[in-house]
Amino acid sequence: MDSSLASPKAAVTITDNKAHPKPGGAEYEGRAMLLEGKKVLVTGASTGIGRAVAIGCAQHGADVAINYRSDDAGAEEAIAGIEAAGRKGVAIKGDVADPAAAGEFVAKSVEALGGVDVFVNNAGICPFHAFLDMPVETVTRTMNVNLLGAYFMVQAAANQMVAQGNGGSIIAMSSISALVGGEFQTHYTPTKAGVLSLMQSTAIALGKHKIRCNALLPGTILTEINKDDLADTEKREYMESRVPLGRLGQPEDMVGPTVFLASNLSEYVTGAAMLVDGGAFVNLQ
Ligand SMILES: NC(=O)C1=CN([C@@H]2O[C@H](COP(=O)(O)OP(=O)(O)OC[C@H]3O[C@@H](n4cnc5c(N)ncnc54)[C@H](OP(=O)(O)O)[C@@H]3O)[C@@H](O)[C@H]2O)C=CC1
Ligand SMILES: C[C@H](O)[C@@H]1OC(=O)[C@H](O)[C@@H]1O
Repeated sequence: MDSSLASPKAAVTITDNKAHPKPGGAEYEGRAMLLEGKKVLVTGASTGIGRAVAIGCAQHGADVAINYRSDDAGAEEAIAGIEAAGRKGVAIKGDVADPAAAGEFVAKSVEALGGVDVFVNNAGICPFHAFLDMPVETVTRTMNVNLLGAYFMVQAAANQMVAQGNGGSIIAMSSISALVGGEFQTHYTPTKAGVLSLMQSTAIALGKHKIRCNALLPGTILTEINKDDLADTEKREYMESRVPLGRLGQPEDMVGPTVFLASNLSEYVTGAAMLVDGGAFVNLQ
């Protein structure tokens, strides 16, 4: 395959993660503003995929509210990125595992931005651990953050969209791990399958309100969540070798697929699942 097809900048090789262009660079100038005037909410956006998506949506014309749990400095950087794109940004701190945080995030976002058009459920954790001696607290925390947190956040956002009466787009960050297992992720992969299933059922429940619900299934994206796991060079090289496009993902790789599902370009897409994994899932032999 011609490596230039993998990125908006022809000179960038697909094997060089550092050289992968970020939204906002010169190579993005002149593109259509697909989210002009939209109000986007993103959970777990103080770093990683959430932060890249929040800034990327702003660069496509959206005002953005972010949720995060603890990283104040990271949240500030996210807001700075949103504002650098000339859009309004607001950060609202809260633990998605607390069902009360959902209503609070949506209400404060509406207060700041004036409504919700797009909701990205992204917050998640993956504390790697072996199965046989998995601590109960690790299982319950992972389920509470990744799955129940998603449930109540999506419900709160959907109620706001229904009240507004203009439809909307809900996007959940599921994972390739919704489809395949992981030895040290027995508590995590069921949550990602659950989030995918949640989007399928909410697509049905909310279709009558013109609210679309879709799942993104990232492969391995280099973030804090897997920094320690991939510090093992042998494992990292093995994971890279599984990817037909020749590299692991960067958080910015999730921006285009998110913007597409958030925008009117995907107005007849609901209940769908999109792998964003460089081809890793289909790479059997
Ligand atoms: N990276 C990858 O390879 C893949 C990631 N995913 C999914 O993408 C999503 C984002 O992952 P990624 O960017 O890698 O992770 P990071 O660890 O880089 O970032 C996680 C974000 O979620 C926030 N967060 C964590 N727990 C909570 C909580 N209880 N309440 C509110 N916010 C919280 C963190 O905020 P703070 O730091 O402020 O606490 C942080 O902003 C997750 O759902 C993950 O499962 C899916 C497939 C692959
Ligand atoms: C945290 C992992 O590296 C990451 O999370 C996922 O959902 C992917 O499948 C990767 O395993």
